[in-house]
Amino acid sequence: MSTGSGNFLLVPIPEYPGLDCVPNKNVKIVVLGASNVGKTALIVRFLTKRFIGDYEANTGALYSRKINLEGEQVSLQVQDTPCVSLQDDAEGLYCQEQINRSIYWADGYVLVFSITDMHSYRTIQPLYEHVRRIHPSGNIPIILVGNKSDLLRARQVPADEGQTLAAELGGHYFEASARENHEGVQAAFLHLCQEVSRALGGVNGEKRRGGLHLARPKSPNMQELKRRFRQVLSSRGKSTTAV
Ligand SMILES: Nc1nc2c(ncn2[C@@H]2O[C@H](COP(=O)(O)OP(=O)(O)OP(=O)(O)O)[C@@H](O)[C@H]2O)c(=O)[nH]1
Repeated sequence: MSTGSGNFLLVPIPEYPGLDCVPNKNVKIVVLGASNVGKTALIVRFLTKRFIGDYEANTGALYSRKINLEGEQVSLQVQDTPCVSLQDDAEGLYCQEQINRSIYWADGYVLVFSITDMHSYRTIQPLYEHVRRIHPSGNIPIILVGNKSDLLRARQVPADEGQTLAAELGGHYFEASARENHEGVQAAFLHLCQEVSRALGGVNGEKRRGGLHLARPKSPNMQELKRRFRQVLSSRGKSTTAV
């Protein structure tokens, strides 16, 4: 097994060079799931439109891109992770510390199982609960991806089970094939990016409202108070003159 983020031997995905210059929004997503479900394949498909049969078992590469979302340029970071697995009692998860850090860091979550592997599907609920423990409050943008949809004959997880689980977790369900279809993978990732982007604030969202370029509007109430004060003073002056 190789180490570090340079472990991705077959499809090097260069970092986007000018990323530091992208000002307003930074969308951070992490891809999580059991072993061999196609986490790396999905990321590579999304970022390069390519599928390459075999990948180094990864220890957590981080990829950066600039993408256009609803007409707005945002910087996207995608964190690949080592696999998680169920504990013997099937209640908890074996989850490396590195994965916990990624969960803490991210704003959006791609939970992946393989439709040909019921065991990988069963890790999803405990995995989601694990994410919830790390982010106990607020909305968690997630999507659930049933990968390997090209292997229909080997299907172990019916599509409606995926849909039901996604609804329970408050996310959308996508069936995808990293091997055969770029569009499905792209639709799934972009959906999540949009969810995260909205959660971070739209084009006129938090970061821009707080930006340096906007002049702080004067309070209309203060203006009104000053105007009335001047009015009162001048009318007093007039009445004094009249007397
Ligand atoms: N048929 C088919 N095979 C796929 C698909 N996606 C990935 N694979 C294959 O499944 C295997 C595992 O893919 P990876 O992307 O390494 O899976 P992973 O979840 O990152 O695996 P770990 O590194 O063990 O966590 C590889 O042999 C891939 O070629 C798919 O959509 N269809």
